[in-house]
Amino acid sequence: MIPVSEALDHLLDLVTPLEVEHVPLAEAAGRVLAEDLTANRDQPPFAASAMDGYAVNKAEVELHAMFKVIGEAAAGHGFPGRVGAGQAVRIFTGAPVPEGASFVVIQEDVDRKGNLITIMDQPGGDNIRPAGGDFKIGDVVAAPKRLAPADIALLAAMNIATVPVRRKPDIALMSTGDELVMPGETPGPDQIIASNTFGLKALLEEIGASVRMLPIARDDKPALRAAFGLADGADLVVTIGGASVGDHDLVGHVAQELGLEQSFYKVAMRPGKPLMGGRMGDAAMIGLPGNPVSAMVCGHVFLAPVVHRMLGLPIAATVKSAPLLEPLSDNGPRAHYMRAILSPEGITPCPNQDSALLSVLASANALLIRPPHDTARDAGETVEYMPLG
Ligand SMILES: Nc1nc2c(c(=O)[nH]1)N[C@H]1C(S)=C(S)[C@@H](COP(=O)(O)OP(=O)(O)OC[C@H]3O[C@@H](n4cnc5c(N)ncnc54)[C@H](O)[C@@H]3O)O[C@H]1N2
Ligand code: MOO
Repeated sequence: MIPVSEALDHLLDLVTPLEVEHVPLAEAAGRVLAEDLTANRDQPPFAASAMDGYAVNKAEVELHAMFKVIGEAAAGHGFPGRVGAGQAVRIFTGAPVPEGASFVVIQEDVDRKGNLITIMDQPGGDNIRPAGGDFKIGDVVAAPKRLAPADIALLAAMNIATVPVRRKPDIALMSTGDELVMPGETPGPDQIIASNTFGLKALLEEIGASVRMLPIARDDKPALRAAFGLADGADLVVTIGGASVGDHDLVGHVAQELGLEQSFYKVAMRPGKPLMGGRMGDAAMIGLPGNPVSAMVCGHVFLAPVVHRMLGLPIAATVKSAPLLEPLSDNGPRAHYMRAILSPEGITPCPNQDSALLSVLASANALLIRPPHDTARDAGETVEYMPLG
């Protein structure tokens, strides 16, 4: 058994950032920006009115001042002339502020009679957005960055129609086991429903991978060989189950027959001990334990950083700390990733830590991390955790 950090290093060594592809802006949300993008225009490109009102010279603005309205400036249609002394231009939000004007009096502060306006209330600010006030030529959106909706809007405003992003990692997910059927099918008396593939697909897609769910492989060598064949072309093949030491745990054997260069097998963690990793031809291979919570915890602890590496993102340390709300007895030789509830007051481990209990995992919002051989802890002591979701 190797420590978690060593296993993670091995897994990260199996992958590199994927190549860059160019996608239309409308398809770039959630993708990872691969190259810095630079604005080649100012926004706004001209001083623009922030309100509907009248554009005048700031020096002339005072209570009861009167102006003659000489024209109109609307968004998309500026006023071509110049605003002189005692003159105003009717202006609307988003319109270019005409030459000679340096202040927009909002229409609520004005009384208009024909072409004459009088300022009736003391105006506040100038209501002008300066040219380049949002961004200027040369401003950079720095890579790497997962593009959020606001980033997409910013890139659109910068007139960037095509975006360089990392290719999505192609991940083949394979559940193994005679006991498994797909959700919606009718299980036999000794069967259960495959859940891990669905949970892991959701987890991986949420962080930017493209996931292929392979058909469930039965617990025999021909079925497993056939399933590995279907994973052809994937960047990463993830198997679930069949990883332990039982007579029907054949994943490692078959993978090795097919050329797996195993970098490690078994990690000092709970749940997740029978984890394996290696390289199969051009693909990375990660064998997850079958217990549903083990597979999901390994998804958070190992698969997510591997996907981040393929997307060129920093491998962020998501470990935080919080006060413990209940005492804990000493820990064994494996790091324990305990399902836990984080609240504003602190963190409480869930009472039942059996690695088969998806209902407990679904009720948890954090994994409380206990190092190997951690001594007993009192309530109030600070412990580390990984947030979930
Ligand atoms: N003698 C020993 N037995 C076990 C050990 C050990 O060290 N010595 N390790 C235990 C630990 S820890 C784990 S974790 C499990 C992992 O076993 P496998 O990876 O071989 O998983 P399976 O035996 O195939 O399945 C375990 C469990 O999970 C269910 N399962 C499997 N795949 C799915 C799926 N896709 N969706 C839902 N549920 C799934 C399966 O039905 C079993 O109940 O081994 C311990 N044993
Ligand atoms: O490591 Mo197993 O994953 O403890 O249940």
